[in-house]
Amino acid sequence: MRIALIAHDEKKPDLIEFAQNHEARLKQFDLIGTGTTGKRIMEETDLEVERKASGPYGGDMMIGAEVAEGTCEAIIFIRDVLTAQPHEPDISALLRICDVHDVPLATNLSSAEHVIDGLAAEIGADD
Ligand SMILES: O=C(CO)COP(=O)(O)O
Repeated sequence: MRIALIAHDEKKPDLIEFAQNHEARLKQFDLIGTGTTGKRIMEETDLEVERKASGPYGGDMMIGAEVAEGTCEAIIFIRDVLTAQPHEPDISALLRICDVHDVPLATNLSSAEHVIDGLAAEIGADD
């Protein structure tokens, strides 16, 4: 199963901590991510992440394209909703395409915990 990890700059430490806490389980998924998020996760964990472009340069849209094609089956996207993002239309498009295709999408850490629990149970991945 292929899942995407994305975080805005202010939230990257939270997503990295999440990835460290769930490293054993996340290893059992095919991981993709936006450019800087993917780079940081690979630097700070033993996880491999297929990096798309950075968010402001189209990374959200590249992941959205995978959702539309059916190759990305869940997204954990820890958003910073207190900071204006130059690529807000791309972010909205990504959230929308997840709803169009009924793809699980966690946009905060509490829901990310539930999504990873559900996905891990689905594929029988242990912590
Ligand atoms: O901006 C982002 C998502 O909208 C994240 O992009 P980066 O991971 O490249 O910082």
